[in-house]
Amino acid sequence: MELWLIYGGTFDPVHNGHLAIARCARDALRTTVRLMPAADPPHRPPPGADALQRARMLDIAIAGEPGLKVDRRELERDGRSWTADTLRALRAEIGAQRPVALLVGADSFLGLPDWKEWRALFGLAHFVVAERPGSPIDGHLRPELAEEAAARWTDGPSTLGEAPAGRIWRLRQPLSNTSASDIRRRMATGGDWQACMPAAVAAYIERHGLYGLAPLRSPARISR
Ligand SMILES: Nc1ncnc2c1ncn2[C@@H]1O[C@H](COP(=O)(O)OP(=O)(O)OP(=O)(O)O)[C@@H](O)[C@H]1O
Ligand SMILES: O=C(O)c1ccc[n+]([C@@H]2O[C@H](COP(=O)([O-])O)[C@@H](O)[C@H]2O)c1
Repeated sequence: MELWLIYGGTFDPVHNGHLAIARCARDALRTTVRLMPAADPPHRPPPGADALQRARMLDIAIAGEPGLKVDRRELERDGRSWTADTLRALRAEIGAQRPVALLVGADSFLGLPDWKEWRALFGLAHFVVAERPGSPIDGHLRPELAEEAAARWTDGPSTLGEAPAGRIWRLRQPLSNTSASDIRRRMATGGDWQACMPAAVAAYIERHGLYGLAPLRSPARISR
């Protein structure tokens, strides 16, 4: 059965690092990657852009690109975007047998023991863990995670399609240093940030004056 691959994130804003791992996972696992913006991320300060804007930036970033989709399921329900709740709702929709995997960066995976009902997540989905600079995995998992993960690592991506959940596969992709917090910092300090994302996403941010930037005026208004 085809693997259902979800890539959750705050995407505040989406950047080239996100797109690189989404593309790499799509190609390695030969399945559609569903980029799923968190409506109300429970574990971090409120995002700089609202949920609809973050989803819209994702639409723009992946427009016309095969094998990438935006999944708005966390925007369509009330309350905080706990991953355990999202995966249970997904299971109710697609059943217990379909292989499901969650794509996360290494920093997210290292923090997994802080997630709500984190051990239960292995009964709901596989994990695909993308390497990320500054977040080494080997020898850096907290003991409870290292123990829970020990028998779950798999070498072959194809094995993810052979079980509904519970395995962990490491995606080794070209590393990218890009982070949304660095982009927001550059915006606040007048640094260069546009090259960190598709030009159409940067144009959306400028047009709407997101992240405290002054909205760009249209040429017609400027000439008046
Ligand atoms: N450059 C990157 N390389 C690998 N994984 C990444 C990269 N950027 C983000 N991720 C992963 O993508 C997921 C969503 O990330 P998120 O939207 O929080 O972006 P971020 O750049 O980490 O943002 P912030 O700096 O605001 O925390 C997380 O699992 C994160 O680990
Ligand atoms: O459910 C949780 O407890 C939980 C805690 C931390 C992160 N997550 C999810 O992990 C994904 C990446 O989070 P972030 O903060 O790096 O964008 C996103 O889908 C979050 O909702 C989920």
